[in-house]
Amino acid sequence: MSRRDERRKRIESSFEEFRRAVAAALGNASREQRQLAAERARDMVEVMVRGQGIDRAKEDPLLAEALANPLFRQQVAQALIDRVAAFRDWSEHGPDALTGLVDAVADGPASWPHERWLGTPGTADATEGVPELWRIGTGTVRSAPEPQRFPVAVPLLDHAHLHVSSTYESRPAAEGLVENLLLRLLSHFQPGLVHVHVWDVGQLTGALPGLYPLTRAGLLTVHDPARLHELLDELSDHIRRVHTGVLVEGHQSVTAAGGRRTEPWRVAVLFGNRQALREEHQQQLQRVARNGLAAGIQLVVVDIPVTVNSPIETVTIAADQTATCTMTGKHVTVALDPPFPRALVPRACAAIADKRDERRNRLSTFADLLPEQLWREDSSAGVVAPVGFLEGEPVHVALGDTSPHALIGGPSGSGKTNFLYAMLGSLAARYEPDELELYLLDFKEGVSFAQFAPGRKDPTWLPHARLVGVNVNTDREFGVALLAFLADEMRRRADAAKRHEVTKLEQLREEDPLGHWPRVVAVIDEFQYLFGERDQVTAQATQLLEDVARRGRSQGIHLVLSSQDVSGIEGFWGKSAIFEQFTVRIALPKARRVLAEPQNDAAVELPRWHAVVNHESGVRPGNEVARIPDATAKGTFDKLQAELHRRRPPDLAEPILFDGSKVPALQALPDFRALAPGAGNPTVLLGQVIDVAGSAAKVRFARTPGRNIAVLGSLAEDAADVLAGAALSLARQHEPNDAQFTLACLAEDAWPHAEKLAKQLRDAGHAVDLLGLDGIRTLVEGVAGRITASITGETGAPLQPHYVVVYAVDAAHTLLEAKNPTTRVSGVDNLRTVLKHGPENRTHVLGWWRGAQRLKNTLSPGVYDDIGAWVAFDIQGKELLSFGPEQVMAWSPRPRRGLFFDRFEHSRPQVVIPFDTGEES
Ligand SMILES: Nc1ncnc2c1ncn2[C@@H]1O[C@H](COP(=O)(O)OP(=O)(O)OP(=O)(O)O)[C@@H](O)[C@H]1O
Repeated sequence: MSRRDERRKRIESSFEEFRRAVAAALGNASREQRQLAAERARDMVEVMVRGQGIDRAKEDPLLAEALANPLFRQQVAQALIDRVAAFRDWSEHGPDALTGLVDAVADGPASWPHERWLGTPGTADATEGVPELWRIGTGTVRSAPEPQRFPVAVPLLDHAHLHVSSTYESRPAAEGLVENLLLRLLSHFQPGLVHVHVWDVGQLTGALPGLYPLTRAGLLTVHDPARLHELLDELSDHIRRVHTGVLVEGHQSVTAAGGRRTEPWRVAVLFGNRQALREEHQQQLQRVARNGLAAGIQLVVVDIPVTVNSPIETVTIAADQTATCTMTGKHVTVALDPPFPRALVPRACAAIADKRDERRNRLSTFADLLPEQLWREDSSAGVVAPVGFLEGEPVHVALGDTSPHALIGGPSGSGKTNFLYAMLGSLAARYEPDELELYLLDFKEGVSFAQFAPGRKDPTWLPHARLVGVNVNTDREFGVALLAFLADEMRRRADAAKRHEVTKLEQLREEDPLGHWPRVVAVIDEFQYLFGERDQVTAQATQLLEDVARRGRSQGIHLVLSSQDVSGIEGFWGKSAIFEQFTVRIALPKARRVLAEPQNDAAVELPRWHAVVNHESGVRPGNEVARIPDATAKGTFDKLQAELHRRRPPDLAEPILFDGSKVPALQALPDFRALAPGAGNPTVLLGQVIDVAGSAAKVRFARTPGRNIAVLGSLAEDAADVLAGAALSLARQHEPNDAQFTLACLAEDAWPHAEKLAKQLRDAGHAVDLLGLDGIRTLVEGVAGRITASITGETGAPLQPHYVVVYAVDAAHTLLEAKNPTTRVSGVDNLRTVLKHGPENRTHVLGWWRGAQRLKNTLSPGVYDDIGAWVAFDIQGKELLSFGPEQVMAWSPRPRRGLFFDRFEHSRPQVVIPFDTGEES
């Protein structure tokens, strides 16, 4: 080997060595680098897997390959273990809990498979509650380790609107979803409770063809694609009507407190094409969405971009037919239920339509007005009850803060009384007497309200009735008394509200839950009588009516006035302050002026036994026509009353009955029964005043001047009844022999009365002197003498109470005018002494004079103070002016009614009815 070769070899080998060394060095570095890279990759994989979830990561095509690499086995395994742990709670309980939940709040057709109900019309009337959720399909949680399935349901009706978005490919699925939901709704409730409106931007017919049989029963309305505004207008009108009519303030929706619907639900389905609606439609839709739920309007909007400011549930259906919804969130995939079988759907709808027609054609009766269970409703916010039916559906009357008072009109025989019976029965069946009190006044000649009070033939009475007034047509004062009572009650409530720092009855009831604050409904039939004359009564009634009508609303006091006489109403059209409060108008056939004429003439064409019920002061859009069932026939109201009477609380008092044709019995009067000896100055009862409590006209016999009583009038009977009532009430306040009674009868026709009274007083244990014309002179001389002796102090002891009852005082005038030859004092002088000084000495005269002038003749000229109280019968008002205030001028006498005035107590006179003092026992 040459040296050159050798050198080359050496060089080469040293290069080799170098290469090896370099290679060795390089190899180390790259191993380290590979290791580092592998670690880094595992970290990154972990971050990615944890970040998007192992389930998604495995489905991700980019990651899937990497995850298969054994290098990452441990990370994948750990992620899977962690996922199972994380989902354990959900996997063990979640799907079952959801299934249970849906079962609980969505029973029946709301969630069951269609085999169990499709084709059978529903029976639910919403009183037992409304399903909160409605099934749309089956859900799975995509990321869960084992894909468990659970039902998915969405809130509808009163809770939320529904918005469905689909793609071109999934639009049929959207339509299937909507149809299924509608069938669930329609089949759950009794036919008629759900009305469907369909609008499809693209087609007049075609959307939801399976539901078409519903059209003939009026349960489905298909709207013209070009006329969306008409549908939206209709819905807006409906919302407005419901708000003014049925939603008495505080009711959250169109359900009465017992849950029964007062309005059907209206489901409006709008199919769009993914393009925005015109601006004005969009705005109108937003308004309907905002206010619709409470008025029973449910929107189902498909493929229309909307933003609404109210609860709305969204279902989004992807092109691959899977869906997500806001109810379950983005992690749940919903497989929508397939559409119900094509053939069954129209058949089911036909069955619903038939059932609906059957209901509609059924002649609804009084019994149909009544709730299934009596006395379940709460009147805090108002009272509402059906009064009749329109095509089988109930039509309601509501009285509350927003519709406070009702006006009913219709000519004679048109059925007003029957309407009142229907309304009162329907109300009384729903609200217990603690929730609703009735004051019932009937000015009609006849006794149509007598039914409500206990009678001889029918001893039952309506437990809600606190007052029943019949035959009051001549006693218009009774109407005033009722209004005054209501005004007082209104003030009492306002005071209580003020104390609790609230303004309305509803709030007062909340603040004072134990208080007795029922709604008060006062009915005045033929109320025009009340305003029939230009007199004091009309003036008072007008003023009180205005007060109650204006301020009663917030205190839960409601007036229902009915009239056959148009003039009775016409007289008030000018008084807008009163009549604008009567927002509820009820017009029976041919009623005039009750509705807002001339625009609203609906009553003209009304068939027999129908009524227009209008909660909007009678303007046309508020009209609801109802057929009113017969509520006065035997077996209707009377039967209900018997049942309510049976259920009445045991301590409930009978209603006060004011019957203008009856004479009040003294012995039965609470004011008389309450009298007893030894209670201070005696009280004299002169008759019954016309008030709500049926109280007595009272005069107190204090020992002060003027405490004598005069009765003025030509008829012995009237006068004798007043004197007898007075004497017997005095007798009741004295022990036997404690007081002295002297009866002087100076007119022939009064003798039977005087003798009867004498006997009654003796029967009560009292000493009675009964004398005639021949004894009068001695009597007055004797009494005057005793009184004078007492005044001058000749007799030490105070005198015993002495009541001198004189029938026809004026008959003795000539006789008494003669003077005593020795003393030169006349009998008239003596009588004047008795009248003047008697009361201070416990001697009181109760006398009957047969005319005002005759009374004046007895008294000292121009000085009438000694008669402090009087009752006048057939004496014209102007003749009484000397004895009372100028209001007496208005008095026009009528049979068996007296005008009573007590100078000490009254600012104005009162009308009294003399008592029947009964037979002598
Ligand atoms: N809805 C109805 N269905 C059947 N019969 C009815 C109905 N409404 C009223 N009637 C009958 O018609 C008659 C007159 O009715 P109602 O007494 O209620 O009328 P009204 O307007 O009060 O008349 P009036 O003022 O003359 O008393 C009664 O015999 C009543 O039974």
